[in-house]
Amino acid sequence: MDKADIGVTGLAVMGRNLARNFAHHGYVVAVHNRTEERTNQFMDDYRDEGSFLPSGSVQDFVASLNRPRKAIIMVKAGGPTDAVIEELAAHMEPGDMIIDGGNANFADTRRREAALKERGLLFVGSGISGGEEGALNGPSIMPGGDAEAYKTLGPLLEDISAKVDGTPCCVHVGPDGAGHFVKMVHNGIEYADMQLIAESYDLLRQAQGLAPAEIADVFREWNQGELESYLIEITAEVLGHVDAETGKPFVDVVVDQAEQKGTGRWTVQSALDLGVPVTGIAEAVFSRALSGHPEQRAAARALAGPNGTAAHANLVEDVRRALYASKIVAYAQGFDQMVAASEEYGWDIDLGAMATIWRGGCIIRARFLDRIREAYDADRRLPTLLVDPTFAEALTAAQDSWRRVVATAATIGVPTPGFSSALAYYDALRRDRLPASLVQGLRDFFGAHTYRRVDRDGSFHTDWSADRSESPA
Ligand SMILES: NC(=O)C1=CN([C@@H]2O[C@H](COP(=O)(O)OP(=O)(O)OC[C@H]3O[C@@H](n4cnc5c(N)ncnc54)[C@H](OP(=O)(O)O)[C@@H]3O)[C@@H](O)[C@H]2O)C=CC1
Ligand SMILES: O=C(CO)[C@H](O)[C@H](O)COP(=O)(O)O
Repeated sequence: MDKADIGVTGLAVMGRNLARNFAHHGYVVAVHNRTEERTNQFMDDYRDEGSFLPSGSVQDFVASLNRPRKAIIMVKAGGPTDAVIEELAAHMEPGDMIIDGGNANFADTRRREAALKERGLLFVGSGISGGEEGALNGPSIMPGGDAEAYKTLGPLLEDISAKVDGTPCCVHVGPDGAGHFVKMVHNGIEYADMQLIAESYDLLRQAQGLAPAEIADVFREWNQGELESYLIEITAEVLGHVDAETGKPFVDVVVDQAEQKGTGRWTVQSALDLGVPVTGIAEAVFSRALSGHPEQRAAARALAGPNGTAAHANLVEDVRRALYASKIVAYAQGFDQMVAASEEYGWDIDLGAMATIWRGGCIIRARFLDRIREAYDADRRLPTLLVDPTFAEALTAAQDSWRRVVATAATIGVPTPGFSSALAYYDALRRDRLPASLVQGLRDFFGAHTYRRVDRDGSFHTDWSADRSESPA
């Protein structure tokens, strides 16, 4: 048989489905896994689906690839990825390509890209989203790295990616770590979106007294309108599911402690460094963290506060509108973070293109992303998505509902950090004057940190401990 067009090493959930996807598109695919049994199992299960070249060693795997070699790594992020890169690089030649499709930290990707460049190898850090089903039938792909590498690699990735209106959900994002950065923000938004969905469910159950199956129907209906998205669709599925063993709603037999692998946390860490307020993502990360402290929660259970239901007319429609408004805020913040990183690292990320490639294949795919794409098509330098006329109108329409939902939740003691922080962000952003002026005054008082004045240029300090005279700093 000919040599392979592309190779995949790491044949767990993502890698094996990606390899099959390439094969389904007519490519000859080299496959390898650290533990050879997994490669053998892969061949037993899928050999009839296409042309695969299995290898038991990294050396044979590399040797089975056509030049310039293209090897995709789909293994655990961190140390394992470094180990596999080192093994591959040892057998590769200048011009060959290593593609990391795992959820790597973008800082690692920048380091790896620079190191491999010195050895004449091209390194592509690529976000791949869509889980098991997406990897097999068409994921959203976010490749970064050298534009030259994309010329050779891009057509293959575009071929296997999801398509929306005939457009591939794959585009070259930018140099070095840009692809993994964008995937990280995608996951951060995924966290925020799921948190808002979870708060909506909680309110409908606690405040309105609806059963999970009834809430599933509400989500099914919501999925027909502006909230239409994969996450809303699968929320209806999960809420409607009944545990076969107990006959109880599935959500009632699952331990209420949300886990995380790290991409949401990385998003917030990066946002802190960049100075971008991604409050929706941060609240989602912290809500998962809070849920994971059962002893603290048990100790606090007897604390005072209402745990009641609410007489709230049209709560279901109010929650739908609050969810949409809060979702707009969460996405606006995520896009702001991409703008800041693009400037900081010189990536020149095309925001409209990011919205385009997230329309299909990935976990946050949604009708809504078409509107984001249109917003950036209309104005590439939009200061915030919130001021795009379509979104500004949606936020106006949601106003009263959004405020009623947050007020009701606070009154009856249902925590809605996502809804509340989104509304607070919205109100802060539109304020003429913020109390930050007082913060500046306090900083100058205790630490002579200086402040700027509204009426003239320069920095100033007031001599707080003496005659309170002001002098230029
Ligand atoms: N699962 C998902 O839905 C998604 C996952 N991702 C990312 O894709 C990547 C793959 O994910 P997934 O398929 O879930 O697999 P896992 O993250 O569970 O990783 C398992 C794979 O990593 C290999 N591996 C682990 N340690 C090493 C090592 N030191 N050297 C060589 N290989 C090693 C395993 O080999 P062995 O069989 O020998 O143990 C196995 O092939 C991850 O980075 C993940 O974050 C991205 C999007 C979605
Ligand atoms: O990358 C993904 C989808 O795009 C994964 O599903 C994501 O890593 C899940 O993250 P976590 O386990 O932290 O919730």
